[in-house]
Amino acid sequence: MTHETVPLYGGKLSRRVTIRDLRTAKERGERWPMLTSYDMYTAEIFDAAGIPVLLVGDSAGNNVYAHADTVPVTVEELVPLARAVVRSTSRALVVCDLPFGSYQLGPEQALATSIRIMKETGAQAVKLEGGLPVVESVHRIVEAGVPVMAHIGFTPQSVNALGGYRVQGRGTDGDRLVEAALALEEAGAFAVVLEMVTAEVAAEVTKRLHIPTVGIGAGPDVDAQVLVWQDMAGMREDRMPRFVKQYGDVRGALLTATRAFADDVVSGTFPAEEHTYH
Ligand SMILES: Nc1nc(=O)c2c([nH]1)NC[C@@H]1CN(c3ccc(C(=O)N[C@@H](CCC(=O)O)C(=O)O)cc3)CN21
Ligand SMILES: CC(C)C(=O)C(=O)O
Repeated sequence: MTHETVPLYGGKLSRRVTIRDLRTAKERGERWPMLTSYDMYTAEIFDAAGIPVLLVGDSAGNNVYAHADTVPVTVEELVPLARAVVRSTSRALVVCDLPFGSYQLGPEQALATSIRIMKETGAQAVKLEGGLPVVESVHRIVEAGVPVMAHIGFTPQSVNALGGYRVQGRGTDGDRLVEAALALEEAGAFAVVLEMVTAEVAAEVTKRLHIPTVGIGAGPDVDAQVLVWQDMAGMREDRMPRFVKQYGDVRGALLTATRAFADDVVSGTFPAEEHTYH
């Protein structure tokens, strides 16, 4: 397969994005967008818009399954969502999260879960959270032929240990993050998510790594930016984290359509003649 030198975003790439394309993009100094997706229509839309990487995140916990956080999410819950996203895309590289409890037992479990997710979903990569404690697992998974996206900084699966939704990397914690990022790259990760870390630490990590950094609340000096789609598009209405920018009012649009439909039913305006069989 040829690897044309077209930009990752806005280019004419007509095949699925590969981890090699992401490495090349970093070499060319190209920034790229990433979004979560959990279903067919958002996947189709984001793929058509040219988003090069889609994440079937365990953020499905609080954005699909109505849990408070990502802790209760299972492999069984994530697999069908990832399968739908893969089936609905032809261009995006699809990454599927390893849920809490599906890899923390060690490299054997991490590899077994990764293989299961690759076989059952058709995703092109997996993502897992953590620094030095998961380095050996990342190495094992990558060795088996499964691309791994790492995720450090604020790691939501550890929210109970971290004491809430808190910015990471302040003070000496910054050195720990740089050390973890270097070790994850060395272990073979193809990219690393930096969540809620200071812009200064994120810039330092981005400069030191050869693999792309994907920021979420990590400031501007990273290689890519990811947001949960319901945050990006204005689908939800609770208080947003500081790092979110809403680019739409999908919730408002849906509310308006829903009320118009309901009003028409109540008034007898819908269905009209053109919606009726005789
Ligand atoms: N919809 C959604 N967006 C996300 O970004 C997201 C999820 N869900 N679920 C999984 C994790 C959890 N994340 C979160 C959740 C909450 C805050 C938050 O409340 N942040 C506040 C408070 C920070 C503080 O107390 O210092 C903020 O203003 O940033 C941040 C990240 C990021 N991820
Ligand atoms: C917020 C992103 C990075 C994530 O991990 C998720 O969606 O689960």
